[in-house]
Amino acid sequence: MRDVTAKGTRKQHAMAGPRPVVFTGPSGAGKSTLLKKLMKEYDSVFGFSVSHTTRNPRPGEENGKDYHYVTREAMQAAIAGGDFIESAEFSGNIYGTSKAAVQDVRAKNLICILDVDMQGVRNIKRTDLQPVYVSIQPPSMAVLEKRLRGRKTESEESLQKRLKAAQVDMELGKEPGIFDVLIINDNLEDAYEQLKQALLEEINKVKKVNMVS
Ligand SMILES: Nc1ncnc2c1ncn2[C@@H]1O[C@H](COP(=O)(O)OP(=O)(O)OP(=O)(O)O)[C@@H](O)[C@H]1O
Ligand SMILES: Nc1nc2c(ncn2[C@@H]2O[C@H](COP(=O)(O)O)[C@@H](O)[C@H]2O)c(=O)[nH]1
Repeated sequence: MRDVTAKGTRKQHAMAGPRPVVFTGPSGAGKSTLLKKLMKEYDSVFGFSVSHTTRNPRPGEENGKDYHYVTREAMQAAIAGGDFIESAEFSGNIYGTSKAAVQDVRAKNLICILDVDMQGVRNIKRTDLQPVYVSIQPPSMAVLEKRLRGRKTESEESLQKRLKAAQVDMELGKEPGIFDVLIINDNLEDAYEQLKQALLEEINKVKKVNMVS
């Protein structure tokens, strides 16, 4: 992972500690699958920024681990109160990254992983977080639809909204200079290897620092 901006100049990080990593990509592209693998293999290196959402938990999801599940009213009040770095309406629900979620991970000197949609990326680019931006893309829309249907988590209405958002995001994501790393998640193991390679330098740095401290 190179610490170089699009213009090739070195940037001073706004906060001490390792650079966060922002994962984005269409719903169903495989972001959670890949980042869960990464956090399992490197549990002492990465920490997940637990977002807030107004959507209902899926079977197997845990409050405080996968998301903080809140009402729309509570979320809107917290956003208005300035508790969030970014927030967005996606597929009929609000999602957002609280300042506390990122701070909790950074306080442990871990690489903070964020999983956000494209609106989140645009909003984070206006902050001083200065993360590495990783785009996870499916090999095609047809594969994306198959994966989303196969996951069996969405109603037909939610699925159609997600596919529509995916089309828009895939177009926006083609703009040069938005992402530091672009991975096409076709074969899972190949995609995971590419992800590890892209982050290896930073992983080793954190391992070294956390071993001696
Ligand atoms: N390379 C792959 N090959 C086949 N299936 C995959 C692959 N990667 C992920 N999947 C499957 O595709 C589905 C969607 O993956 P996942 O939930 O990780 O996507 P996501 O990008 O996190 O979606 P969302 O943004 O909605 O949370 C899951 O059922 C997952 O098991
Ligand atoms: N802008 C933000 N987007 C987020 C956040 N947390 C998750 N997400 C994105 O929402 C969609 C749908 O997620 P799902 O869990 O309902 O499938 C996906 O693209 C996530 O990346 C957030 O805090 N901010």
